[in-house]
Amino acid sequence: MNYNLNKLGAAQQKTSTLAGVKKLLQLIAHEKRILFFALAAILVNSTLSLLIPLIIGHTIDSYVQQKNFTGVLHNAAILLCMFLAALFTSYMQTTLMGGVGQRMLFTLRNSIFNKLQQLPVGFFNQNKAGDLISRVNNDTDKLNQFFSQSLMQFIGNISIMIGAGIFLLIINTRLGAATLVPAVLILLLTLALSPWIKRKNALNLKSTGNMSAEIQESLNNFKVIIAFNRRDYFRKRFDAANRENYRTAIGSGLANNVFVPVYGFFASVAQLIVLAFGIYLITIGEFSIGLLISYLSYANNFYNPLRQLAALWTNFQVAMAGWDRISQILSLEPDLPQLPAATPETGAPLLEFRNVHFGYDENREILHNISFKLERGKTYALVGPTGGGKTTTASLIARLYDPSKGQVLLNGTDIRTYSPAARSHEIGFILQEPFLFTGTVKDNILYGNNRYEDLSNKELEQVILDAGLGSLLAIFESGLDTKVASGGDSISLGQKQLIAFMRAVLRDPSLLILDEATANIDTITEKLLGEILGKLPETTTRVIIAHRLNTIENADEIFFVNSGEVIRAGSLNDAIDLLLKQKRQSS
Ligand SMILES: Nc1ncnc2c1ncn2[C@@H]1O[C@H](COP(=O)(O)OP(=O)(O)OP(=O)(O)O)[C@@H](O)[C@H]1O
Repeated sequence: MNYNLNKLGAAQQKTSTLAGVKKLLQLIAHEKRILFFALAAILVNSTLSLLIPLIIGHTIDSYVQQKNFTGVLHNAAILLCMFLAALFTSYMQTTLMGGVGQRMLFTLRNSIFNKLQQLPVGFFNQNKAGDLISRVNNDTDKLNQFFSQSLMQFIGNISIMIGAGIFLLIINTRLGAATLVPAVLILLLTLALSPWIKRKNALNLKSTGNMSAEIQESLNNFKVIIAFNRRDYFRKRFDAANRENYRTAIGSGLANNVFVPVYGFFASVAQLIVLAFGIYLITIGEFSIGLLISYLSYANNFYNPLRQLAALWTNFQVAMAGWDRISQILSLEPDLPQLPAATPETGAPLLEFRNVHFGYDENREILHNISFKLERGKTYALVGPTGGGKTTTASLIARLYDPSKGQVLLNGTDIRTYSPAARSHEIGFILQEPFLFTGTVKDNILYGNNRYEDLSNKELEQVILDAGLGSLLAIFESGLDTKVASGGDSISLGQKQLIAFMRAVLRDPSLLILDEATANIDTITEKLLGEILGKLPETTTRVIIAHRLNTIENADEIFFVNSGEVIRAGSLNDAIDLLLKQKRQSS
């Protein structure tokens, strides 16, 4: 399945946006009450802004021209109260919507992170972590900015505009119609340019994601970069990504600001129309000075929000470009579905591959029509040349991927009928490169293991001793409290493998897979691990992938994995013959 977010098909992107918008609305659906109050505050604010010019016009025509200063003071007091009320409603609306934006940001980040947790390994193979981080951090923030700052201003400005437009038409229809002509031109221009603005912003967000991916890759691999003196190479790559980001930022900045001067120009044209046409109407006795002053205020009330709408509209386009990228993740359906639970078959082998085919992408099949059975309590070894398909076979056993054709059965039933929790309880997988979390050895040993999580250090040490793992724990200076920093980088690779080994064994799985799990461990400790493996419960099945053939001496059965085929190799000597034959053929 294609999980590459940057290469999703157009149709998929379209449906994901639609589905995403619905989900976006769901995210703030429970805020109805607050949205209602914020909306009420903005509408009161807009109404006040609309009434103020009317009162000023009335003051000029009724009191100023008659030199009635008591009336002027009276209206000034009313205006002051209205200004205060406008201040209060504006404050209310900002505070309420700020909260809505932050809560939405919180929920959205959680939703994306939860979705990322559900996605299969294939997704992470196809997308760069840096780009995903940028989606979770940067793109969600664009939406937050829109919700907390722009949405209510958007609604407020539109309501002021509509009100001002109505006043303009009511006060004088001909003058009103003439004043509104530039607005129609602006509307048409906005509609024409919006897709271009959104596209420019999408390109900029994408290049920000790429830049973040570049930073993540070089930070993750800094040791290799320093060892191979490749700093210049990564500097150049970052420079290229940064340059692309700069280029797209200029493009989006230009697109985002294109409306501001254009709107300003049309607003000035509207003022000119009001002045020229209004003065003409005064000269023929159809208009008063007070009305013209009110009218100019209404024209301002109409065009000022329109000017602000230019900026808000681009905020909306930026937010929607970000939302497209977020909803691409939210709408992804993991391709590892769980089938309805089935009853395990008694007497069935622990695990079976039935005519399994698999490829990481559709164009290249890695495993071809593989069938084998793993019986309870036996030890199996997978040997074969580098890149032959051993890790891939083990990954399918642990259901990190599903076959493209065929079936994997656990206890006689399709492995897809097991919940992730039940499956990981049955199958323990020690990966080639174990990953540890920042914390202590204890945190890492108990990772994903609820059984012992409430035990004190002493009790856990006893459990470890009982499981025969005491000599492994003794290798760590401060025992369970040994610190693991920087995602495991503070300890050696061999020590990481030992922690991963203890972690897997303490989970007491029915099937334990060790993928090159002892490759970085000294021979004496490796022997110790062999003994521990030998003392596992009789029913535990072990699958060992190893290049060092001495580690698989005691295997009950050896499979030779090469060029997408898994064949029974017979004895260790037969496996060595097969390996030598394969080496001769490939050289
Ligand atoms: N994530 C992946 N995406 C695409 N192709 C992959 C991926 N992982 C492995 N492959 C390809 O699948 C093939 C089998 O790889 P696999 O890791 O299973 O081999 P292996 O026998 O375990 O090798 P090794 O002994 O080096 O660990 C290789 O050709 C490899 O290039």
